[in-house]
Amino acid sequence: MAKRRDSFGAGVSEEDKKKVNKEGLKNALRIFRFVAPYKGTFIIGMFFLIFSNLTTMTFPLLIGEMTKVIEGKSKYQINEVTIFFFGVLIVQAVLSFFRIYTFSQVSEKAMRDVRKSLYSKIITLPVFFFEKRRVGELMSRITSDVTQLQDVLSVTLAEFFRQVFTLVGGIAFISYISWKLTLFMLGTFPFLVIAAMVFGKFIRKVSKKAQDELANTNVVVEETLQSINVVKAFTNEHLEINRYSLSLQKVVNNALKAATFRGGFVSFIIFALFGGIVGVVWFGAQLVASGDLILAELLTFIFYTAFIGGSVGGLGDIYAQLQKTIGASERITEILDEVSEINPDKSSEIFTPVKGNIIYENVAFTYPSRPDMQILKNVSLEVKSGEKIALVGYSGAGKSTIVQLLMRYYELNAGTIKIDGKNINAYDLTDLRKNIAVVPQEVMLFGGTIYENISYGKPDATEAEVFEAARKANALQFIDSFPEKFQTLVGERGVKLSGGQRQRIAIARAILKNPAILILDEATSALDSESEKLVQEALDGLMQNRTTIIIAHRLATIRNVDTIYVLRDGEVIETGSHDELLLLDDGIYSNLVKLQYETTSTEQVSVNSED
Ligand SMILES: Nc1ncnc2c1ncn2[C@@H]1O[C@H](COP(=O)(O)OP(=O)(O)OP(=O)(O)O)[C@@H](O)[C@H]1O
Repeated sequence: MAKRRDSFGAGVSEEDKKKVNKEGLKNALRIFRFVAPYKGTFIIGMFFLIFSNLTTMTFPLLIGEMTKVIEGKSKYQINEVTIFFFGVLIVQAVLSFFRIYTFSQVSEKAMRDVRKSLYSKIITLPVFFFEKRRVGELMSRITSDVTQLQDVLSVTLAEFFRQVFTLVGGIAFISYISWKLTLFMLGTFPFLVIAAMVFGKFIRKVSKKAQDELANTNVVVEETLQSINVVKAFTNEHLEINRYSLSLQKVVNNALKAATFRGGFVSFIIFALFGGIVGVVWFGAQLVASGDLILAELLTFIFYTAFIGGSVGGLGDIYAQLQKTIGASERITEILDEVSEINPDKSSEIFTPVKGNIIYENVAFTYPSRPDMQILKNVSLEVKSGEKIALVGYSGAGKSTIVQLLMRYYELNAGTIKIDGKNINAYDLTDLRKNIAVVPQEVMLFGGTIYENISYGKPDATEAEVFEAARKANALQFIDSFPEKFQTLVGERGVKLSGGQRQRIAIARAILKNPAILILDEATSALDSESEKLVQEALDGLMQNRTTIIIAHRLATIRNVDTIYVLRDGEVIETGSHDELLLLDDGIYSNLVKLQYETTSTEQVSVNSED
């Protein structure tokens, strides 16, 4: 797995190629199971393909027949042959149309299924998977890798059969016309094939490098566009333009190098191919002179030879396509083989609400991506149903990790977490997560309307429920101030909401979800006091009668919680209510409180800034 990630964007290593050869075909064939439901259409397409190839193969024969007519050696009239020729053309045109249409039907539908399976798989994989992969990489699996497969189904496969058909059929025909000339013609072949293979391999290597360079330029664009505000704040536009130009220049250099070889190769092939044909004509002319062959046969022979030459060239391309396809299908099946944390095909409708008694017993945890660093050590804590606790501590102490474990984003190394006395691992994962709502630090809004964003908390909510949730979250006021109200578009292409407004949307989502357990990750950045008041009021409403875990950054907001757990380096070092903890001499909590109030008496400062 890690190996694949290392090789991403860094070109196909020799080791990868070996793998492609050994298991690749098997993998590529596995992808064909997506074609299985459409095999009827596929077989019909194959018929169209075979018959349209057959009609193409008659062209040289018909040209030969026309020449015979001209030479006076045919039993047909020129008009008869011409009409027949047109007939064949019409049949060919109709067959080609249906071939393309049926193959497209199969490939479009099969690729829709591949994409759907991939997306369903990706979205149901555990959080850990996403730490190993970059979003861009997953995007390219679902877009370009699938497109590569689609090309194979819609074009390459048809081409492959056409070329093989032309090659085999063509050689059979010309051997029938004149075996002597055929042997002469085939004599030039090995030379051409070896040259094409050697050149081809080299060209692929150089082109691959050009492609990798292009991928690097995309990284520059992606990075700068994502952090456009930083670029502008540092007025580094010119620096970035230069960086991009440099990167582009490398692409050009590599592409031109590849083009030199490609150009050389094409000139060589043209020379060799036409040289071969001239040779065939020369030898054929002697056969005609000696009476072994008639002119019409020579013409047919030459046409077939050109067909055969074209198909040999085409097969080289197809081989390169096949290699790419094997790579793409390997990367796709690799993801499809991962184990989902929930069944993507089953949307669980059964929901068992919990009461919300939470107990952590001696929990120890290390992130799988950083096995050498223990994040939580022996953490024990308890929240009774309906109670509120706060986790306090410097940045990096492990507060967020504690709640992520409750959601079962990761497996514990030791200890247990129980809800209502039952180990969280014993719950159905969907059921467990349905019982928990999170109001995150940074609220992420999806592109869409405010209404859609709120109803994300309960997709089947009625309009009245959504409005009521917005009202309880103190969000109605600002929503009503927009001309389009609930239908206002937000997210990347819509209205940009302020931090406080986004938080209220998140609160409304949680209100709609209405779970027994609430996780509140306080925003680190302080809101203005008006916004703060509205958000706090909404939160107070939301917290009522729910087991709440607050990841606290501003201590003023947690005075009234039942228990405060102070964490340092993944350990709970102080436990108690606000008043109890203040009494501790030289306690961390009391120091933090002092620090916050010393820093400013009016402003609230994030604990996190004190790392
Ligand atoms: N996905 C992850 N993979 C590896 N290490 C992680 C991951 N998430 C967090 N960590 C590390 O775990 C430690 C605890 O992080 P955590 O986010 O739980 O701290 P926190 O107390 O919530 O901090 P903050 O208040 O800044 O959010 C940190 O050292 C952090 O670097």
